[in-house]
Amino acid sequence: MLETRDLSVRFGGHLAVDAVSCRFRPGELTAIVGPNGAGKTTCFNLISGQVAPTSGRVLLEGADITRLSPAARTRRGIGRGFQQTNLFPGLGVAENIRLAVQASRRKGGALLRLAAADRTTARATTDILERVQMAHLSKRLAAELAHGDQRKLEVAMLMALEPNVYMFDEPTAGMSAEEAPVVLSLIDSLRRDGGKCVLLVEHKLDVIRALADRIIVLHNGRLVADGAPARVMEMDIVQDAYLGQGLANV
Ligand SMILES: Nc1ncnc2c1ncn2[C@@H]1O[C@H](COP(=O)(O)OP(=O)(O)OP(=O)(O)O)[C@@H](O)[C@H]1O
Repeated sequence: MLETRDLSVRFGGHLAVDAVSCRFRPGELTAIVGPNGAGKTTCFNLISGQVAPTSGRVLLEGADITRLSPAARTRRGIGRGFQQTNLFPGLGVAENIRLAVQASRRKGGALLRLAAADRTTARATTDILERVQMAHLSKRLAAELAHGDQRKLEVAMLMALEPNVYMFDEPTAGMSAEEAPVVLSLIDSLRRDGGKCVLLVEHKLDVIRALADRIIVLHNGRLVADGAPARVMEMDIVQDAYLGQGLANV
C-alpha cells in the first residue's frame, strides 16, 4: 500500500534519513523505533509531505506521491495525527468531528443533495462518536476536555477523514495511565477491524509489545532492522544500538 524507495534527506551536512526502503501493508501496525535523533520523525515528515526528500521516492498504491503537498497526500488517504493540534477549541466535540466528516466528503467530491449530505454527515458523526466512546461528551467544548480526551478527539477527527494509512507519533505522550489504554485500543481497532495500515513512532516498550505486528529500527537515519517484534528485539544490532541506550530502561 505505502512504500518508500531509497528515501533520503540531508539537512546541511547531516544525512538525517539515509536510503530508507520499506513497504507497509494493510492491516499491519508497524512501530518505528530508534534512539533520539535516529530519524523517526523526519521519516514521518517525508511520508506525510512536511519535508521534501533530497532523493528517493514515496509511493502510495503504486502512485508516486513524492512531490505532493501534505494536503494532497491527506486527500489520497494518508492521515497523520498528533504533534499537530487540529482541534477547534471553541467548538463542541460533535461539531469538531462533523467538520472533519464534511472535509472528508468534500475530498470525495460526492454530489449528494444537501439534505442527504446532512443526514449522512450526521450519521457518520454519531457513528464515530460511539466508536471512540465520546457520545456522552458530544456537546462539551474541545478546549474543556481532559488531555486524554483531546487526544482521543484528534483520533476521531482523523478517523472521519477515512484514511488508508494512519500515522501516529507517540500517541500516548503526556497521557495518564488511565487515558492511554483507551487511545491504544482505538489505534489497535483501526488495524484489526478496519484493515488499515498503521505507522507508529513509539518509545514505550509496553506499547510496542502490545500493538506492533512489525518493528522497524532506525539508527543514524539508516534502517538497521525490520521484522517481527520478537525477532527484531533479539537482534544484536538492536540490542547494541538501541536497547542498550534506553528502550530497555523504559
Ligand atoms: N528541519 C531540520 N533541520 C535540521 N536538522 C534537522 C531537522 N529535522 C531534524 N533534524 C535532525 O535530523 C536528525 C533526526 O531527527 P528526528 O527528529 O527525525 O529524530 P527522531 O528519531 O524522531 O528523534 P526523537 O526520538 O528525539 O524525536 C536529528 O539529528 C535532528 O537534529
